[in-house]
Amino acid sequence: MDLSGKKITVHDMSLRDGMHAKRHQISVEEMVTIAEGMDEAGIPMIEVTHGDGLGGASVNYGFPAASDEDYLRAVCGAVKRTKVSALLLPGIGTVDHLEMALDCGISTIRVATHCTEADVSEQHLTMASKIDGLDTVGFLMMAHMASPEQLVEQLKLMEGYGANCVYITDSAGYMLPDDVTARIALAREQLDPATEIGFHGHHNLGMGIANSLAAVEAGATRIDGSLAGLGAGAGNTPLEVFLAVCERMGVETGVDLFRAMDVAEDLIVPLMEHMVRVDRDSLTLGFAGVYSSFLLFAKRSAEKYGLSARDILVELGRRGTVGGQEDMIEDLALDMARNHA
Ligand SMILES: C[C@H](O)CC(=O)C(=O)O
Ligand SMILES: [Mn+2]
Repeated sequence: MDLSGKKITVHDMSLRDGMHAKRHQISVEEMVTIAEGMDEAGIPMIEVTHGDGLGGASVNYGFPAASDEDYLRAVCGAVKRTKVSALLLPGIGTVDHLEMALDCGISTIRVATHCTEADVSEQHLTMASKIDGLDTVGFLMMAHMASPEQLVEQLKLMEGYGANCVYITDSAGYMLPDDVTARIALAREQLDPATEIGFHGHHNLGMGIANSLAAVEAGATRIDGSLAGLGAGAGNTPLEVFLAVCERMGVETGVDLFRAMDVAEDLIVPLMEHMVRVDRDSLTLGFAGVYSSFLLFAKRSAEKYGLSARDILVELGRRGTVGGQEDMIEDLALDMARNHA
C-alpha cells in the first residue's frame, strides 16, 4: 500500500467517545489538562461532549460529571490551535444545544444518525451549514449494517443538506479492511469531489489501524482515533499508534508523535477505570456487530442477573439492535435470567 505524500486530518475522540469508557465521569479539569496536551502535540481536532453527544445526560445514557456547556467552555477556552467539535444526535441533541455549543466556541458540529436514517439530520445540518465558517459534518453510525450503495444514498442526503464532510462510522468495530475500502471508495466516486470523507473506527476486532489505512487509501482525508484508544468497546483506533504508522508510511498528519505518545501514556492511561482493550466482551462486540457503547450496559446487567456479558452481547447482535436501544439491554437480561431460572 503506497500512501506516501497523502495529507490527512486526525480527530481525537478521547474526550467524547472516551466518555463511554469512563461512564461519562471525566472531570472538567481532566478534560482541560488533556486538551492542552493534545494542543501542544499539534492534534488538529478534538471532540468534547457527553459520550452520546450534546444533551446525552439522561437516565437512558447516563449522567456525566459536568454539563456539556461546562466541558465545552473550559476546553474551547484552553486550547490555542486545536479546533473543538461537538457531536449531536438529533432526538437527543436539539437546536438549542447546537447554539450553546457555538457560543462556547466549537468550530465543527458533527450530526450523527443511524446509517439508514440520514433524513433525520436535515434540520440540524441545514441550519449548521448556513452558519459562516462552521465545519458541518454528517456522521452515519453502524455503517456495517448498510451496503456500500445504501450508504452512498444516505451520504448524498447529508451532502444535500449542506454537510461539507461525511463520515462512515464503524460503531461496532465489525468491519474488515475490504468492507471499509468498498464503502469509502464508492462514496469517493459518487460524492461531490469537494465533500470530504471521514472514517471513525472501533478496535474491537483489532482492525482500527488497518481499517483506517484502508480508508485513507480509498480517499478518506479525516480519520478519527483516540490517544491510548480511550473510547467505547475496545476503544477507537489508537491514535498514537496510527500516527506512528502514518509517519512510517509518509502520510502527513502534522502531529508531534512523541508528544502525542506522552499524552496517551501520562494523562490518559492513568485515567482509565478499566484497561480499554480487546477482551472477550469487547471482542464479542466486533464479532457480533454490536454498538460499542453497549459494552458497559451489558456488563452491568450481566452482573446484576448472574449472566455472561458475552451471551447478552451475542443476543443483542442477533436481534440487530442499534444505538438508542440501551434500555433493551436490561429487558433482555431480565428475560434471559428468567429463562435460565
Ligand atoms: C453516539 C456514538 O457513541 C457515536 C459513535 O462514536 C459511534 O457510533 O461510534
Ligand atoms: Mn465511536
